[in-house]
Amino acid sequence: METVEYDVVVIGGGPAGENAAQYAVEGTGMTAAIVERELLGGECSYWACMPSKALLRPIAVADTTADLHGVSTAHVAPKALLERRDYWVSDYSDAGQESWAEGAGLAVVRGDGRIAGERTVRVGDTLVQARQAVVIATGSEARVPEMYADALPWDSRDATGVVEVPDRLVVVGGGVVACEAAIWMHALGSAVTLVVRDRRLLGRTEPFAGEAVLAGLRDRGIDVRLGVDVTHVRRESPEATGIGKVHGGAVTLTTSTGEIEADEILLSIGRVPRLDDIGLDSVGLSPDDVKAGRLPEWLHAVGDASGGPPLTHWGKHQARVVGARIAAAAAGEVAWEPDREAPVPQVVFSDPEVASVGMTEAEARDAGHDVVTTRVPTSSAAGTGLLRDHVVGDAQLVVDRGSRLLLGATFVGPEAGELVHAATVAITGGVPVHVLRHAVASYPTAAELWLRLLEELPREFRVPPPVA
Ligand SMILES: Cc1cc2nc3c(=O)[nH]c(=O)nc-3n(C[C@H](O)[C@H](O)[C@H](O)COP(=O)(O)OP(=O)(O)OC[C@H]3O[C@@H](n4cnc5c(N)ncnc54)[C@H](O)[C@@H]3O)c2cc1C
Ligand SMILES: NC(=O)c1ccc[n+]([C@@H]2O[C@H](COP(=O)([O-])OP(=O)(O)OC[C@H]3O[C@@H](n4cnc5c(N)ncnc54)[C@H](O)[C@@H]3O)[C@@H](O)[C@H]2O)c1
Repeated sequence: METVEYDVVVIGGGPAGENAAQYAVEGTGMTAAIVERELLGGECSYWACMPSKALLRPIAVADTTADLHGVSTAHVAPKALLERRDYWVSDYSDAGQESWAEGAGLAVVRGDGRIAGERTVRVGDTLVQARQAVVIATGSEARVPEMYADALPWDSRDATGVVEVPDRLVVVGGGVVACEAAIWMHALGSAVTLVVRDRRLLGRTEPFAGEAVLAGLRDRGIDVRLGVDVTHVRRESPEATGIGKVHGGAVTLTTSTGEIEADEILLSIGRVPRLDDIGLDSVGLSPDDVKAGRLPEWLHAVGDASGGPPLTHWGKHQARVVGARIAAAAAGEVAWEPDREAPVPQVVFSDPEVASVGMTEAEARDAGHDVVTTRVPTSSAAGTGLLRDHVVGDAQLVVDRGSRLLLGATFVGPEAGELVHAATVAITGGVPVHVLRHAVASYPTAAELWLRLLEELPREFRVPPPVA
C-alpha cells in the first residue's frame, strides 16, 4: 500500500470541500488534497444549484415579459433550454474545476475516500495521511423511503439532468426542490401534479410566502394537491435507464384521496447527510457524532455532510470558517470570529421568488422574543412596481421590541433574492432599525421597499430605545 502525506485532507470535492481546502492552506505554505469520487465541484455544480438555476432563469424572463407592457412575449424553447443547462454544467466535465484546483495549489486524489484511523484516509490502495486535519465534506443524497425504492423514482439529479420529458409527472414533496422543479418540468412540457403531505408549501418559510408560491404554481397550470399522503406506489417494469430518462413504465400512486397515474415520479422529500460509508467507525465515531459536532480536534465536517442547513452558500461559509481555524491552529493561533452567529439566508427561485433570512415570526416568538412585525405589499415601492405589470407578494421584517434589532426578514416577489441581502447585513452587523432608516436606497430601485417596511414600524422605533 502506498502512503502519501499532506497537511490537510478533505473527503469530498463539492463547494464546501473545495473552500475548506483552499482556506486551510492559502498563504500558509501548507499542502492539501481533495479526495473526490465523482466530479470535482460536487452536486451543486452538476446536478443541483447550477443546472436548476440555468433552467429557471429563461422561464422567469419569459414570465416577466408576458407581464410587461411594451415588450413582445418571449417563449421558452425546450431544446435550447436544455442546451443552456448543458452549457452551465460544462457538459458534465470537471476539467475546469481541476484547473482551478491546480491553480490554487490543491492536489486532487480520485476515488472513494474512507477514514481508516486517526488523520488517515484510505483511497483504494493509497493511504492519504493528514499532518494537521481531515475534513468531511461528503455532501448529502436524496431521501428515498423503502415504499418508493422498487419503483426507481426520479430524484433531483434526474430532474436537473432531464433528457426525456415525461408526459405526466407526479412530484412528491412541497419543499424547495418540488416548487422549483415543478416550474421547469412544466415549462419543458410535462403535465405536473404536485402531491404535498403538508397543508402548505415551503414549510420552513412564513406562511404568506408558501401561499404566494401555491397561487403562482396553480396559475401556470400545475395541479397542486395539499394534505395528501402517498400510501402505495406501483410501477410497470421499472428500469434503470440512466439519469434524466424515464425509469420504466407507468406509475400508479395510491394516495389518501385516490389513485394518480403518471409516467414518472420525482421524489423530493428532503436530503440526508452522506456519512454512512466513510469509515467513521474506524475512529469510534457515528454519523450522529458528526451531526452533533462531537469530533476530535483533527476532524471537521462542513457543508451538507455536517447536518446543517443544506445550502451551498452556507456550506461554503462553514468551510471558510473551518479552513481559517485549521490554518490558525497549525500556526499555534486562534482564528478571529465574530461573537454573533451568522444568520442563514435562502432564496427559492420559484414564481414568485421567495427570499428569507434569520427567524420567521413564529420562530422568534418560540425563542422568547417580544416581537414586532411589519409587512407591506412588494408592489408598494415605485422601484418594485416598475419591475413588472402585476407584482404579487409581500415583504416582512421581524424585529425585537427591546433591542430594536432585526431578527428575520422575508421577501416575496421580483428581486426578492437581491432584497434580502440588506437584511443579512443588518442582522450580521447588529444594526438597529432606527439606524437602518438612515441607509438610504436610491429612487426608484427595488431596495426602496426597505423604506416602506421601516416606515410601517411603530413611530418610537425611529429613535434609540430608552436607556433602562
Ligand atoms: C435540485 C437542487 C437545487 C439546489 N439549489 C440550490 C441553490 O440554488 N442554492 C443553494 O445554496 N443550494 C442549493 N442546493 C443545495 C446544494 O446543492 C447543497 O447544499 C450543496 O451542493 C452542498 O455542498 P457540499 O460541498 O456540502 O456537498 P456536495 O455538493 O454534495 O459535494 C459532495 C462531494 O463529495 C463527494 N463524495 C461523497 N462521498 C465521497 C467519498 N466517500 N469519497 C470521495 N468523494 C466523496 C461527492 O461525489 C460530491 O462531489 C440545491 C440542491 C438541490 C438538490
Ligand atoms: N434554491 C435553493 O436554495 C435550493 C433549491 C433546491 C434545494 N435546496 C436545498 O435542498 C434541500 C432538499 O430539498 P427538498 O425539497 O428535497 O427538501 P425540503 O426539506 O425543502 O422539503 C421536503 C418536503 O417533503 C415533505 N416530506 C418529507 N417527508 C415526506 C414523506 N415521507 N412523504 C411526503 N412528503 C414528505 C416535507 O413536508 C417538505 O414539504 C433543501 O432543504 C434545500 O436547502 C435549496
